[in-house]
Amino acid sequence: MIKFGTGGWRAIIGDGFTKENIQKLTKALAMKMKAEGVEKEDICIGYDRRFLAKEAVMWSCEVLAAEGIRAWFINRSSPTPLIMYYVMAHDLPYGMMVTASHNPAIYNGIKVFTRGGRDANEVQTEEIEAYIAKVEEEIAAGNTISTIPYEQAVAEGKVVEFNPLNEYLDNIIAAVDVEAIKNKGLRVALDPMYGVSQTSLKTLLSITRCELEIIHERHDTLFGGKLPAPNAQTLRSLQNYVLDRGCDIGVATDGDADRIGVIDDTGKFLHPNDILVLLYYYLVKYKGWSGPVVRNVATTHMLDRVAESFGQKCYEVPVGFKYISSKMEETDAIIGGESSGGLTVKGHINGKDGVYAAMLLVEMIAVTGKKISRIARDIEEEYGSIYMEERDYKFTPARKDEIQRILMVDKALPNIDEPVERVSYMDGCKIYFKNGGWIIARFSGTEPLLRIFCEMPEAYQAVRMCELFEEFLELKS
Ligand SMILES: O=P(O)(O)OC[C@H]1O[C@H](O)[C@H](O)[C@@H](O)[C@@H]1O
Repeated sequence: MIKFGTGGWRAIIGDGFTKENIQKLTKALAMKMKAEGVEKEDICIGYDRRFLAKEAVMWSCEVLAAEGIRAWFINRSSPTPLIMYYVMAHDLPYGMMVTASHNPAIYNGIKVFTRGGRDANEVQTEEIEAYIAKVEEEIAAGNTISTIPYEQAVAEGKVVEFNPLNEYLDNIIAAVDVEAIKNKGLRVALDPMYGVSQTSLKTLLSITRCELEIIHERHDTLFGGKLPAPNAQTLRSLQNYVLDRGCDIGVATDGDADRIGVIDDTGKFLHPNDILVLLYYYLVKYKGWSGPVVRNVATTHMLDRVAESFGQKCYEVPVGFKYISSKMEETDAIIGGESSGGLTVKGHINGKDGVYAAMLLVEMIAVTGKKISRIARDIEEEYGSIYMEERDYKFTPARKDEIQRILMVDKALPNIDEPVERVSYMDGCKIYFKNGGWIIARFSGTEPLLRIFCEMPEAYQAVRMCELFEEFLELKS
């Protein structure tokens, strides 16, 4: 069964991610485009460096060609934000990206983008799922999905191979203060995690005259045996590199380059929460921007504190960048992001972009003339600190139902000695404490995991609160 989650459809290669399912999903999208009368407006498709990603795009193109929908096929492995940018800039009704983002190497998947280069929202993905059900009925009735062989489709102009990378890069160059960066001779270490950011970031960092050191650059569909998700564990080599070479910053991007991970000048891993706080602070305090900020339910409330000090609001949305970008639009927010490592800034694309975020951080170092660790200390001195504990748990299907019932149906809570302000069920179960802390338990929409995140004034309080939930839900990490 093809089911869309927080960030598109993802499945294990050879299990759910098969030629048949890719064709079904494409046919369903083609039916949706026809029903909406946008089939003559074309579609843009890209892929990342995962196993079978390019082939998957070609299989999609064969279906689209047979449906009479022209596909603009970015025929080089590319960052997801490039496809989002192209869909937005050329006002296309849809875009598709073959990627499983930060998932393990055995996964692949498809993200669908709608007009404006936005992640397809739930209404859209439910519609695609409904069309998939229709396609399956037709197949069950003995019909097959029509295709035109790839080479023929290209020869007939039904598929156009192209590479709009320069256009995307020029857009970023126009948005960042290139001159300020050029004069600083910054030293940057880059870890694309075997994924797709190396060409874009290498170009941007060279144009801005940064000294560049790159690791994990080659194409490895197994991602060096690691998860292509930038976190404290996966960025150990980058950390050593930054320290050894005395870099100003170490930047890592996930498999499809929409998420960012950062190592500061002291070799410290910066949590995506810290990156968001730093950039919001920078945009307002140093660039003179003004406006609210948007975060998801599992992202630091330090943003609320900083926003309040600027006389602004911080808006909360469920997990999923589609919610972030639509709230940003609604509230005219200047930055929005998630603790999972995705962010975007007003005026850029309507989705997260690790490449752009990296350049903005490099700009921040150049414009402020301060090291990242120094700016982080300034923020801590002004706003204090809070601690976030994050835990993930595997579960059996039966346990999932049980946990879902306890939290979301019975709405039971453990015995908590911390005074509670309110409980929200916007996405999973989130308890807000009177001391400003909070805890959330929610099922991931991208991996078979239950996530528990807790933020408290002190680390021991967050750890204790997570343990309380573990006992209550009988979880084993
Ligand atoms: O916690 P999850 O549901 O797995 O989501 C974690 C992240 O996954 C993907 O990257 C989505 O694009 C993000 O919007 C989301 O924050």
